[in-house]
Amino acid sequence: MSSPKTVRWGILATGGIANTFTKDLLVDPKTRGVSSVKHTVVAAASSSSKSRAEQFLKDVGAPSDAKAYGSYEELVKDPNIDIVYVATPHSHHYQNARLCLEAGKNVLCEKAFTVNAAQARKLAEIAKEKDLFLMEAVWTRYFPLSIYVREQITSGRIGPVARVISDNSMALDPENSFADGKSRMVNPDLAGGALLDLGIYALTHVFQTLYHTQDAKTRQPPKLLAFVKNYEATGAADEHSTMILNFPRSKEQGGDAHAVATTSLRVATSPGQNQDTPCVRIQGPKGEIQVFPPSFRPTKTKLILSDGTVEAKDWPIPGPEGEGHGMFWEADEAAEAFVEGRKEGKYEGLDESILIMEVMDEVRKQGGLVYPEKIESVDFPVQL
Ligand SMILES: NC(=O)C1=CN([C@@H]2O[C@H](COP(=O)(O)OP(=O)(O)OC[C@H]3O[C@@H](n4cnc5c(N)ncnc54)[C@H](OP(=O)(O)O)[C@@H]3O)[C@@H](O)[C@H]2O)C=CC1
Ligand SMILES: O=C1OC[C@@H](O)[C@H](O)[C@H]1O
Repeated sequence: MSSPKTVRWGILATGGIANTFTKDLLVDPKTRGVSSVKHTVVAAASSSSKSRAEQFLKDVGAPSDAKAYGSYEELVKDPNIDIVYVATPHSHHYQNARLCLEAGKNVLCEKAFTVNAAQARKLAEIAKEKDLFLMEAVWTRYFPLSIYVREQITSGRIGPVARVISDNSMALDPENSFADGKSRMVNPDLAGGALLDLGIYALTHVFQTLYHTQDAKTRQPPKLLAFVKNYEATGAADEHSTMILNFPRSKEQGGDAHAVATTSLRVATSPGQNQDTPCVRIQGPKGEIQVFPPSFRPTKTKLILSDGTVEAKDWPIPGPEGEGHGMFWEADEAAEAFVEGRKEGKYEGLDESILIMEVMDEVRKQGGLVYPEKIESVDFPVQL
């Protein structure tokens, strides 16, 4: 067996998820049975100050020689970085990922990939031109639980999937939690609202079951009907969005399949501590697969077949002393792709990320959700 290749990460931004992701990166891959790659953190950058980046590196337990930068521009020039993880708000993904790509860096960019499909297409175009790896960090797709769900579908366990009902909603009490309107959850300038932050997961479960599982050569984009309720306090951010999708399929594939994807930051999928209501139901003529909340970090499934079979499974997140959060699986995939010379993630390629952005563009169009023009642009000046 060959020894694991070490992949060197740079972390762009030092907020909440950058901290969680970087701690996960530093969990020994052997604890989850991965022997092909190892991760190290060689640098982090904060747009606020170098000292913030220094503190971040201390907090996450990065190697003592990891470099701290006070600007993203300095980070992307560091020759020792193999992949940059972009962890800024949605509004900034395009400009930050573009900065990395223009500087010749491979990129793993947080969800939602960009503000709109035009920006996603442009990033994919630059990555292709420069022969770089680019992947949207939809971590849930890389969970062993998600691999299992997709395998149950492709092996025909429940028959051709006829319908998927998928919700990712959290009762966040926005007027109190985000009273000043500045939080990225509700701030239009940061592309706030439920759709891009939480709705992306409702759509992830729909797409990974009804689209990704189909033959890549023949699958068709879905038709969409959507409604949006905007959050009154800040306007151009949704408090909930509801989507009905029709996935065209041939008669041999079971004919058209339907999905309902819902998201809210006002009401919860499963109120209180109750996790007994499935957040995803994948239904076929021979039975259904249920996934239990939270939709973004699920750890329980139930397969219920019409013949009375019930298979309930737990999917604990590995890692010593409960350290693991589950973000390491997407990091492993990015690192393996880098080592193998692949340019996209294997469970969600760029075409699919772009298609999901197109669906969310259409949701906003039908629902009347218009973000500020300045964050919809593809013309951000890149200064290296
Ligand atoms: N996969 C997952 O489970 C999760 C993913 N996310 C995604 O991660 C991204 C970041 O979310 P999160 O970490 O919660 O956000 P935070 O607000 O905690 O952090 C965002 C960081 O981005 C940097 N930043 C750069 N420009 C701005 C700006 N104009 N306003 C605010 N921050 C800015 C800041 O870092 P600095 O000052 O160092 O430059 C800031 O700390 C989002 O895309 C979100 O959807 C979030 C939570 C969970
Ligand atoms: O990706 C996410 O998952 C967890 C949520 O709490 C968070 O708002 C979102 O960004």
